Amino acid sequence: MSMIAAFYSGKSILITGATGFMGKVLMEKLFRTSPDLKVIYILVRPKAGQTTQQRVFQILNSKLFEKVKEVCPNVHEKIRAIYADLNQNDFAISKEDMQELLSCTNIVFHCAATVRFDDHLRHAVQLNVTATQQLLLMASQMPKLEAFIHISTAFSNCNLKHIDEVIYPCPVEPKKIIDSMEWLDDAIIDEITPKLIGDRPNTYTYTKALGEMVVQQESGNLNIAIIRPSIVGATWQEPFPGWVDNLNGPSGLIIAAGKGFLRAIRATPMAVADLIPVDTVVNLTLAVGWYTAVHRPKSTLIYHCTSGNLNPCNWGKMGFQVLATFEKIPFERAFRRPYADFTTNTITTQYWNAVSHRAPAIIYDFYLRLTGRKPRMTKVMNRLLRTVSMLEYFVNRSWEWSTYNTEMLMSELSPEDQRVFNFDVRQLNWLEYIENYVLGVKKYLLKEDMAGIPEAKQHLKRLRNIHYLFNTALFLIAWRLLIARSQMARNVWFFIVSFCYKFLSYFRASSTLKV
Ligand SMILES: CCCCCCCCCCCCCCCCCCCCCCCC(=O)SCCNC(=O)CCNC(=O)[C@H](O)C(C)(C)COP(=O)(O)OP(=O)(O)OC[C@H]1O[C@@H](n2cnc3c(N)ncnc32)[C@H](O)[C@@H]1OP(=O)(O)O
Ligand SMILES: NC(=O)C1=CN([C@@H]2O[C@H](COP(=O)(O)OP(=O)(O)OC[C@H]3O[C@@H](n4cnc5c(N)ncnc54)[C@H](OP(=O)(O)O)[C@@H]3O)[C@@H](O)[C@H]2O)C=CC1
Repeated sequence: MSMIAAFYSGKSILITGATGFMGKVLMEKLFRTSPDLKVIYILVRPKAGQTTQQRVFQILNSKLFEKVKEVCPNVHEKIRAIYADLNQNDFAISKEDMQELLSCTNIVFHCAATVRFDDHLRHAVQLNVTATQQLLLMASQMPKLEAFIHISTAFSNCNLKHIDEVIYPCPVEPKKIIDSMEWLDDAIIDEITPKLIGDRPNTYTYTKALGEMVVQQESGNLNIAIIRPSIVGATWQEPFPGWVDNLNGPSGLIIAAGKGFLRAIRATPMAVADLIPVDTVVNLTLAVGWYTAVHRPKSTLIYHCTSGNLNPCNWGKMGFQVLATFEKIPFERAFRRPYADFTTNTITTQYWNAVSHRAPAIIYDFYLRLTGRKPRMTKVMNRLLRTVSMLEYFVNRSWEWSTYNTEMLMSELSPEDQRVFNFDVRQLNWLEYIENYVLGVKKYLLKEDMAGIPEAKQHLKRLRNIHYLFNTALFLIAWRLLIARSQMARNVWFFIVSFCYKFLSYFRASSTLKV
């Protein structure tokens, strides 16, 4: 019997960010392994024209939850969606709901965050710092609370090269930042943002670091742990391989490369690609919840959920395997044939961006105009290149994260728990994982059917022929122009033609003699 699964039975669990990528997988695993849990409270806001109830209904009826329904048929009754907006005071939770949350919650998993790199500092602070502070305040009023698990990121200290499982202070106190966001106007915040984030690349990593400081400062008597995952990718094993539902991390780039939009990137092939499957993060999170509640460590423990030091893979190998998978399982209606060039040189990057990205987009838009349609490819390409430029920071550096606490926890688990809540990334076979990841992107993000693979392959063949034709035509035009303008080019041309003519005459003469 799994001790961790048994621990969650009968418990009331509060999850923030349950509608997000990680939150959904966390809920799924909890219901599947501990169907006897009492209730999962989730803080949800209405979004994209859907009410909170409609959003929950959609999640529970998705492919991800198919197995859950078999083991926990009354899952609908065990999930309690509470209307909440983490940007509002008291999260805009009603008095009755707040009362219930405060009096019943046993465990809190705080996953909600803004993960956008370009978010305005005010918004990023509100969600990643102030909301964390408010949630801790709520937690301190929960008499039955056994553990509070905060999800941070391994990149909260990406300004350092070696990162230990400790909280590193930021120069300006989070409380001062929170206060200043209340009275500073947007223009001044824009001006001071670069100074505040310092050598971090964006507001996301900075505010996640501030969030950790808040957790440390406001922990009081709470039993708290912090988990720092690196780049979270598709599921490795559970509930099935390759599940993914958003474009964050490499997923968007896999689509862009598979559809032939992105053919070169400024990336260091030997840099460590510190990806971690989302189910591995969730298994560690649940194990940490159990350990924190049962063993009550004296201080706040931080757990790195990373792959680089235990089972490293680099971006070169990852890109190669992604491309190899496109050969077997191509995406439908590609713009160009998938191809990947990794370059570390800024000038080469600009060359590739002009020749391989912008020029084909302009040509395609010209074709759309000619055929009476609205041009759109240049706009798409510009947005993609902007996205890629924001991710470049992470694919041109390597970090070392120590994993003592994570390894300690692994050794504390029973063999059964090590199996059911496996977070031993040493067992991950990267080639298999990446292949399933690409397949998952095709199935769950692009919603493409496997039956379309032969047609997709045919389409790629047509693109290859168009590519050869286009290059030959381009070469002939260039050569014709050169001949028209340069005497030397003409001489070279006549030399080649007369050489070929002589060679053919000699060949014909010698074969006639033999007869
Ligand atoms: C030759 C090249 C490739 C060859 C091989 C194949 C690739 C395989 C692997 C090798 C390549 C390298 C992969 C690099 C991945 C590195 C990621 C590192 C991130 C680590 C950070 C830390 C981890 C965390 O803690 S947090 C989680 C990570 N957070 C994110 O990833 C958020 C990033 N996204 C954003 O911040 C925004 O979306 C932003 C700023 C990038 C764009 O914002 P914008 O306002 O322009 O609009 P959006 O509506 O958000 O999107 C616009 C447009 O872009 C598409 N898109 C969004 N995200 C991505 C993405 N990650 N990749 C690609 N495309 C993306 C989105 O769909 C929109 O498309 P439209 O068509 O315009 O609708
Ligand atoms: N994905 C990754 O690569 C990594 C993620 N992390 C961390 O993991 C955690 C989960 O990330 P992930 O699941 O990928 O992120 P998602 O963007 O998929 O999910 C974010 C969640 O936060 C919720 N949320 C955002 N704003 C509000 C708000 N104002 N009120 C209520 N809920 C809100 C979202 O709700 P809604 O659906 O309504 O928008 C969503 O449920 C985050 O803390 C992130 O920092 C750490 C390392 C890597």
